[in-house]
Amino acid sequence: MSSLGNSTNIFWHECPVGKPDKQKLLQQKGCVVWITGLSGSGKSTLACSIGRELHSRGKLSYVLDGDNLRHGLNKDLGFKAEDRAENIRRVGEVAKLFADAGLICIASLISPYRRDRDACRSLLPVASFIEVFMNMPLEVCEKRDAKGLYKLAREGKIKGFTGIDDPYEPPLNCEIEIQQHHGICPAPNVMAGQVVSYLEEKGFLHA
Ligand SMILES: Nc1ncnc2c1ncn2[C@@H]1O[C@H](COP(=O)(O)OS(=O)(=O)O)[C@@H](OP(=O)(O)O)[C@H]1O
Ligand SMILES: Nc1ncnc2c1ncn2[C@@H]1O[C@H](COP(=O)(O)OP(=O)(O)O)[C@@H](O)[C@H]1O
Repeated sequence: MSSLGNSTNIFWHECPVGKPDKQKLLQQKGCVVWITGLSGSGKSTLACSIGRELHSRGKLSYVLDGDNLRHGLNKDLGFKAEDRAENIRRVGEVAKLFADAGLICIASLISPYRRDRDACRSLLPVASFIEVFMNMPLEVCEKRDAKGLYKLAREGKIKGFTGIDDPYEPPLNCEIEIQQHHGICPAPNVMAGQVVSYLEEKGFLHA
C-alpha cells in the first residue's frame, strides 16, 4: 500500500542563502514557464527555443520535458488520469525548486487537466507561474504525427491518447497563447520571442 502523503514529525530547515541571494548572483528572477498543449503541438520545440534564446542572453534556464522525465523521475507512471495528476504534481514540485534556485524553469508537458495545472500554479508566488497554451488544432498535431502515435491511437493500438479518446482541457486564463495566423504556425524563434518578451516585460530577466 502507498505511503504517499504520510510523513509526520517533519520540520522545515531554513538555509542562510535564500532565493534573493541566488537571484542577485544570477541577475534574474526565478519563475516557471509552464507549456501545455496536445502531443505534437510544439511544446518541446518551443521549450528548447526559449532555452536557447535565454542562454544567448546570459540567462540560466532548465527544461523539464514530460517525455524526458518519463524516462527517469516519472518512469513508474502511465497515462490514466491519476498517473497524469501525479506526473504533473511531481514536475510542479521540481519546477518550484528550480525557481527557488533562481532559474527560469521551462516545463513542457501535455498537462491535460486544468486542476493539475492550477495546483502547480498555487505552489509558486503570484505572477511567477507563466502558463503558455500551445493552441494548435488537433488536425495540425495529428498531421505532424512526429512519433506516429496518433496513427496508433486512431488504429486503437494506443488507448487513452490525449485528444483522441482522452480529454484535454484548454486553459481559461493563461498568460500567453500561441496560435496559428492565417493557418500558419509561427516559427519556433518567433514563438520563443513572444515568451522571452513577456519575461523581459515582467522583469524576470533582471535581479
Ligand atoms: N496515452 C497518451 N496520451 C498522451 N501522450 C502519450 C500517451 N502515450 C504516450 N504518450 C507520449 O507521452 C508524452 C506525454 O507525456 P506527458 O508527461 O507530457 O503527459 S501528461 O502531461 O502526463 O499528460 C507525449 O509526448 P509529447 O508528444 O511530447 O506531448 C507522447 O509522446
Ligand atoms: N512552430 C513550428 N512550426 C512548424 N513545425 C513545428 C513547430 N513547432 C514544432 N514543429 C514540429 O512539430 C512536431 C512536434 O513538435 P514537438 O515540439 O515535438 O511537440 P510536442 O512536444 O508538443 O509533442 C515536430 O516535428 C516539430 O518539428
